[in-house]
Amino acid sequence: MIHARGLARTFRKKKQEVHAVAGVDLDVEAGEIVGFLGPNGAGKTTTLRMLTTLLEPTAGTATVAGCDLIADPVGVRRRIGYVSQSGSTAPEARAGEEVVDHARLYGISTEEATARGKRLFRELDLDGLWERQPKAMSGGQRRRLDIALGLVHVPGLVFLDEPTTGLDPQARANLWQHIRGLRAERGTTVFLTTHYLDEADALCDRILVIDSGRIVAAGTPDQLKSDVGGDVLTVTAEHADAAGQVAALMAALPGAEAPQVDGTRVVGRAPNGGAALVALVRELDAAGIAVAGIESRRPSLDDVFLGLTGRSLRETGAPPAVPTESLEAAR
Ligand SMILES: Nc1ncnc2c1ncn2[C@@H]1O[C@H](COP(=O)(O)OP(=O)(O)OP(=O)(O)O)[C@@H](O)[C@H]1O
Repeated sequence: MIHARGLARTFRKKKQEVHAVAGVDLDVEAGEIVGFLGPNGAGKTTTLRMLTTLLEPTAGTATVAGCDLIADPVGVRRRIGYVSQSGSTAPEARAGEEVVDHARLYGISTEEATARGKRLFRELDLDGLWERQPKAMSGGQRRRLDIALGLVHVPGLVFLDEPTTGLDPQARANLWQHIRGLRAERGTTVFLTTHYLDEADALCDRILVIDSGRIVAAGTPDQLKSDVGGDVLTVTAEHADAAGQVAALMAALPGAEAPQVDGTRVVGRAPNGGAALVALVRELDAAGIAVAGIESRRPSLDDVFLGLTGRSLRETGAPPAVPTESLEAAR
């Protein structure tokens, strides 16, 4: 459904070249839900804008929904849906009218478009807002209207740029359900960017991680997690001056990697976390080190991200999921 080779885009900014996307190869098969993860400025939006014909690549080739990106951009546009980060609703139009007009651009009858639009409004929790102007909606409601616009013509391939940023947990869960439903009922292929690791984990069949304009990892969430190698061990010492000793004991476990110390907290990785934990408790006890907490857990996607990019996605400015009420209050 998407096949890109060496896709690149360089921007010139004050005589300096910014290699926003530096040669990306990617393949997305029909019916897949693929998540594009990366820190701020990694090149996610630039890649999406190239694949949706909004931005010309400086190099590389791609076919999208069966059409050549460079030779047949109109063909690509007819076959895809795109929900941008900034949204595309006209503030003065009536929400329902806009959704119907959008579907009619794709040759869908008014009757059919109204039925699809009303179903989307129900599913995206926009009931009662058909006649409302977007300028009189909350940020979360506008976001869901953007998504209805991107989906109403039932494209075979849909690109969603951070679709759930700013949505409350209930609206996010509804949208995930809707995306899964699209795939189950119509075989829709979905390519989405997200800052939320739980979203990528729960929704995506496959994840591509991009950093500094290059794809640094690709696989199912489970594959990526098992590539991290080992379970994550965390020990919180009662006193910070014992943390070095805890780290030394952790490092001595079979197959362990060098742990990191942060105040009283020591975090490391070792294969077979359960057995490693038991051995570590014995060692700590024998050394007389007082411990406030100890745990072993399976690696998360954040651990994957940290291992690949040296940064935690949580530290790279991922926006928190904001309840709709607070967005409304902030307006
Ligand atoms: N029009 C532009 N002119 C100059 N530089 C740009 C332009 N658009 C993007 N860039 C730069 O290209 C890089 C990639 O930006 P991009 O928006 O693709 O990242 P992103 O991964 O989508 O980030 P975010 O998660 O913040 O949306 C950044 O360094 C950005 O500053």
